[in-house]
Amino acid sequence: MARNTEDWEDFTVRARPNKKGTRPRTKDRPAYEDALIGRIITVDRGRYRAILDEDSAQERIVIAARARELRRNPVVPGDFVALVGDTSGDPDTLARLVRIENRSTLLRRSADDTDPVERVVVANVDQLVIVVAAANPEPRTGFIDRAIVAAFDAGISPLLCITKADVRDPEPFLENYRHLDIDIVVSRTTDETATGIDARSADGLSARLAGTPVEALREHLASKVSVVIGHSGVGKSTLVNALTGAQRATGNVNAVTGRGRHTSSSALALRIDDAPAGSWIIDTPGIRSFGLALVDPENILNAFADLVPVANRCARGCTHKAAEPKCALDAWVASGEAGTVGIARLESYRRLLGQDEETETKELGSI
Ligand SMILES: Nc1nc2c(ncn2[C@@H]2O[C@H](COP(=O)(O)OP(=O)(O)OP(=O)(O)O)[C@@H](O)[C@H]2O)c(=O)[nH]1
Ligand SMILES: [Zn+2]
Repeated sequence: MARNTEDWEDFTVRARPNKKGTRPRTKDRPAYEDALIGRIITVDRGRYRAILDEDSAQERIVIAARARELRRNPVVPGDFVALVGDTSGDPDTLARLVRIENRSTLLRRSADDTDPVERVVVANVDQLVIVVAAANPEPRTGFIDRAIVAAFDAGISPLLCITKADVRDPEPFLENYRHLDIDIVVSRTTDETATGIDARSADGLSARLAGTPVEALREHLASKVSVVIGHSGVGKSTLVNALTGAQRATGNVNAVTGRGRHTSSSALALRIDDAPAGSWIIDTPGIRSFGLALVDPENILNAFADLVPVANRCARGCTHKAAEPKCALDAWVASGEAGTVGIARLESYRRLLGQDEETETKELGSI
């Protein structure tokens, strides 16, 4: 029997997201054929800012409210969403966000290692930029390792960025990561007379960053969507400003919030200056670490790529924890093959496995 239009309307209103996925089946949403697809750049108190017709003359920012049928599905920066209603972007207009498009990646975290509640951080990012300072604040392998695990689990490439190399030589610390297949950028300030990039940090203090590392970073970010995380004070906003400052200064749509400083706790996507279309960086205030309650233990090991070949020598079912009597990782250390770096890497790995909870708590407590 053919449905009449009224039935369709009714069916659409009652449509519930498919349990198997966040996206309703195609036949449940014929009413949204005219929807426009936009990229979410920030979320603030139930209002979603999306960029529409990106990189065209019609490019505009649209503010949207979520439709009820999205239920509690989180919408995050980086998401592509379907918008209906008033999508003009004119002042005081509000579009309706009716659908989240399929995501290529989803970066999630739990608040801590035992909390199974998932928090979605960002969607569709290609790269996770982990920012730590060489000193002030002290760099911590725990933070980096957790971030690498979270990235690995989400299918996102990690990139390590060490700042403040002018304060302390980061190479001894970087020993832990130099042998891995992970890109590393070392940033520093330069003196007043040298060529550098003036980048005012959020606290108003100005750091003149050496140009070469910033340019190297810009190249790593080209044509990708990256998300940047780091503790307070590491120089994250100084770097982000160096990469996106011109866009803000020229009043381009990247100055989306209309605020001098991005004070909300929500992540914010910014377009990178002097980079190809589609190069975005998502700044994440407030994300200081990643609980790993949602991560498969197998993926914790996989994120320690240097330990995988050794762990492959273990008997089937070995958990690789310190209590395992015959873990090949212990033999590797005992034989001297691991070296000091190997010992540190095994300790880092086992900390994340939850072996040494007291140390882990101390470490988390001090960040
Ligand atoms: N010596 C030195 N100082 C730097 C460098 N990068 C940033 N700073 C300074 O470090 C301080 C903190 O930088 P921010 O960019 O505000 O740090 P943040 O990580 O964004 O910190 P929050 O805003 O608290 O999240 C500022 O005074 C910067 O000028 C660097 O490479 N070397
Ligand atoms: Zn083992």
